[in-house]
Amino acid sequence: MRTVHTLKELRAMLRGYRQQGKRIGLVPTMGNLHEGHISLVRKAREAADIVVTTIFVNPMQFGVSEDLDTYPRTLIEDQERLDAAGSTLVFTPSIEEIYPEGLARHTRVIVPEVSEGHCGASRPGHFEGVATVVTMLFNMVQPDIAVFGEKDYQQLAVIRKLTRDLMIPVEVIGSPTIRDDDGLAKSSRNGFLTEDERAIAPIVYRTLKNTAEQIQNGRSDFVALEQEASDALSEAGLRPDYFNIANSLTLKPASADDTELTLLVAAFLGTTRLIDNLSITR
Ligand SMILES: Nc1ncnc2c1ncn2[C@@H]1O[C@H](COP(=O)(O)OP(=O)(O)OP(=O)(O)O)[C@@H](O)[C@H]1O
Ligand SMILES: CC(C)(CO)[C@@H](O)C(=O)[O-]
Ligand code: BAL
Repeated sequence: MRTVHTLKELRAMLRGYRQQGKRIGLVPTMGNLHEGHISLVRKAREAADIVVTTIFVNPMQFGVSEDLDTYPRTLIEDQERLDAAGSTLVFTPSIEEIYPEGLARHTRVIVPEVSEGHCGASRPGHFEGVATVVTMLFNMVQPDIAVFGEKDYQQLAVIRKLTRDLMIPVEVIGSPTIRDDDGLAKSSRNGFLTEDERAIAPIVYRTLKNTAEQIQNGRSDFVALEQEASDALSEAGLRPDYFNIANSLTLKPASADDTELTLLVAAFLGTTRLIDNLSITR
């Protein structure tokens, strides 16, 4: 497995693979890799001959008071895990390589509607940053397929829409959320949790499942259900950012006759912001 830092090196490597007729898969990440990321690499391996994993902590998607500076950076361990999982190439550019004229002067990609609400409401500019860097990664790697986790459900919806709207010839593949045995979705930010917080954290997924069960049992008073779920999280010691029941496709608030629903949650545990979601058909 090779690691490259510049677009020039990346393009030189990819040119060779393309000439050999290889199918190229892309797995964008911010590093500090865990089994969730590795599952994306494995999925990409199934659908492509060559897997390019990118590791870039993208400053454009972080708000001013967010954890850009403390975001865990573990390149050596990440390289070992990627090699073992069958990644062919790691692209880990510097900030200057991606934003040579600085963030303020860089062209941005804005994805309307699905970017609004949920994390889009709590993290202004976040999805603009994600959409911009993912569009650039698509242009830099020009993959046949790209794999993203369903754990970041709204992000996946944003990426599907920008790919369609900008007619980018990439097949976007969603991959299921990998969890610890107690249900907590794996996330790089779980490493920030204290032992006590880690013991409480599974309540997030339990609350999603409990709410989903009540919907499956016939409840459609979604606003009340959202409030009850938020209260359950607060009682357990979290600070809910949102608990929303949405139409799975539009991500707008669910109406009583919607059949495909997604429950989305974000909550702070101490200073760590956890997100998760659960989709159901009724
Ligand atoms: N538990 C998981 N299962 C499946 N995919 C995941 C999981 N966690 C992250 N991913 C996916 O991995 C890709 C890279 O995500 P990222 O590097 O932000 O990891 P993360 O663990 O979600 O970190 P963060 O703590 O920043 O949310 C995204 O497509 C994301 O959806
Ligand atoms: C898709 C992504 C790599 C873009 O920076 C990031 O948002 C992430 O890790 O989910
Ligand atoms: N996994 C989403 C990246 C972020 O929180 O910025």
